[in-house]
Amino acid sequence: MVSCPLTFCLCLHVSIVQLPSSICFSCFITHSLSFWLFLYSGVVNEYVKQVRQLACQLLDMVGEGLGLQDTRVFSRLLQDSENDSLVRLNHYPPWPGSDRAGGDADRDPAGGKSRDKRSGGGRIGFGEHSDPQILSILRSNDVDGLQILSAQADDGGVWIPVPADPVAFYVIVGDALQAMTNGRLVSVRHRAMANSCRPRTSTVFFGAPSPGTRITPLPQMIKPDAPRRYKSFTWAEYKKAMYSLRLGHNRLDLFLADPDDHDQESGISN
Ligand SMILES: O=C(O)CCC(=O)C(=O)O
Ligand SMILES: [Fe+2]
Repeated sequence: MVSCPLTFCLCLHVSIVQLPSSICFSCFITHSLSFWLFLYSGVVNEYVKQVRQLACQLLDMVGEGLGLQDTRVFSRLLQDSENDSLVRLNHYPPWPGSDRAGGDADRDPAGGKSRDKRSGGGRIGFGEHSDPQILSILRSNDVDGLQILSAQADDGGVWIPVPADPVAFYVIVGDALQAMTNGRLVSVRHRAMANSCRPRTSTVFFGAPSPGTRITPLPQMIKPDAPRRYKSFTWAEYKKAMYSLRLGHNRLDLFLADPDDHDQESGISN
């Protein structure tokens, strides 16, 4: 068995309450890291505040772009005092030889047919997945590693490397936004590869609604040529389904609407 090249992955709950009282250690964390967080809690709080604001502005632009009357319908969910947003710090130490073919990237993590023959192999740091939340804002150091899966073709898609830019924010649509827009916006499948000689670090803000928020396609997104694609579910129900599945599974498939189910209520509520 090969050990995972992701050395640490730390999740912080970042609802409106401030650090350090809101810290939720959902993953293994060393004492030095918790001390570091305590020391820098002011900086972390400020970062979270700013990045949440950025996410909200982007979501308002999405609302505008979709022609919604209530353009703040998505961003309000991130501003709810009970919102379930997270920040995750990922660290991938160098993994010599990870740019050689024949690494674990040549295997499909979900156990199906291999779709990675054109990725050049390599060592996976964070396996293929889509982010479950509404919107993710990712920032990394200058070490490459992020890859996105091109739109599903018959051959299962192609992995496209996204060059690292330490002064850029990467915006990733999450499953919840895909459901609310009835599939108009698609949550991209992505993964992170280990670099052969330099460590990669990434910090991701995941904007999520409160656990009780009902996620359902907006009525404006349902049209004769775009029938309802998803059932209505709460964020808590979605998380429960997520934890029961493997990382690489397409969880939204569990919530596909029945073709003749026209009378489910639409619209987000909490
Ligand atoms: O580290 C990266 O570039 C990707 C991390 C990621 O996808 C995640 O934390 O959900
Ligand atoms: Fe992700």
